[in-house]
Amino acid sequence: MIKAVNLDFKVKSKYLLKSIDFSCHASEFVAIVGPNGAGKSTFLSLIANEISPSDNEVIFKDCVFSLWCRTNLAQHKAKFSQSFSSDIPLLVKDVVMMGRYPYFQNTPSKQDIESVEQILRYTGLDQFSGCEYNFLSGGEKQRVHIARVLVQLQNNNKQKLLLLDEPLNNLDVKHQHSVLKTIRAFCDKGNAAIVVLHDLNLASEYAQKVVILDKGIKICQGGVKQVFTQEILSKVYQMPCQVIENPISKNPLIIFGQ
Ligand SMILES: Nc1ncnc2c1ncn2[C@@H]1O[C@H](COP(=O)(O)OP(=O)(O)OP(=O)(O)O)[C@@H](O)[C@H]1O
Repeated sequence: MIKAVNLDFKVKSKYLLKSIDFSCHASEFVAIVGPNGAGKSTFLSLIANEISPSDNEVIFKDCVFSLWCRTNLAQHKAKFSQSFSSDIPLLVKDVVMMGRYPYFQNTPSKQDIESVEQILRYTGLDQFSGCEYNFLSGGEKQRVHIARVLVQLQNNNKQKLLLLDEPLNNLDVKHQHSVLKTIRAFCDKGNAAIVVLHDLNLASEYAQKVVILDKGIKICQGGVKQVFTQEILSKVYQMPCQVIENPISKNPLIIFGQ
């Protein structure tokens, strides 16, 4: 679905990302992990077409980004980034409606309004629909933006791509799992998600593929059992760790500081 070969990104003469090969296929949930400053957000911005690589191009659905029509592209891929504050007193349903901007000119259609109502119910946010966005808690705001990107991709297109940069910030345990299950359900319908995560144990439970970045370089990519090893993680995070088998899921369970 999305492919990049030998991708570089530099600012002035400094490489923030160097020689990254990456691919993500339909139905895959890919976690991007690595220490602070590794280049995860920069990488996500590159494959979201927010910034352009210094060399080579990202190919999304067999076509380079530069050849996509912007409105059409917005109906095939959506990116979640952190919540914002607004000087205008927007309601929650108005913020979620922003996800429908690629679908209407001036006035939302009946279908846009229904899509927003449906996604608010699906994400358990219907109780906040008429509330002022600025008064929500950090975690609630975060969930509103997840609803916004989901509603952006509510259409009949196949193989859609969701990009999420640290979507679990500010969320309690229940909502962390709820968001990850929602992303997984999205992928199970033949779509794909690329998600920057700091919690390696949650990545281990939900992702099919993991990419580890460090200092702008891809250290490894593969299934969770392949990449979540004591040797790789203790070196990348510069912390001693143990990797054991989660007794319930059988996936790697990582314990740092041991
Ligand atoms: N526009 C820029 N100009 C110069 N340096 C930048 C720019 N954007 C990012 N960087 C640097 O690139 C590096 C990678 O940043 P990035 O935000 O991608 O890291 P990250 O892995 O997402 O980190 P974190 O886990 O802390 O969010 C950092 O050292 C950052 O300071």
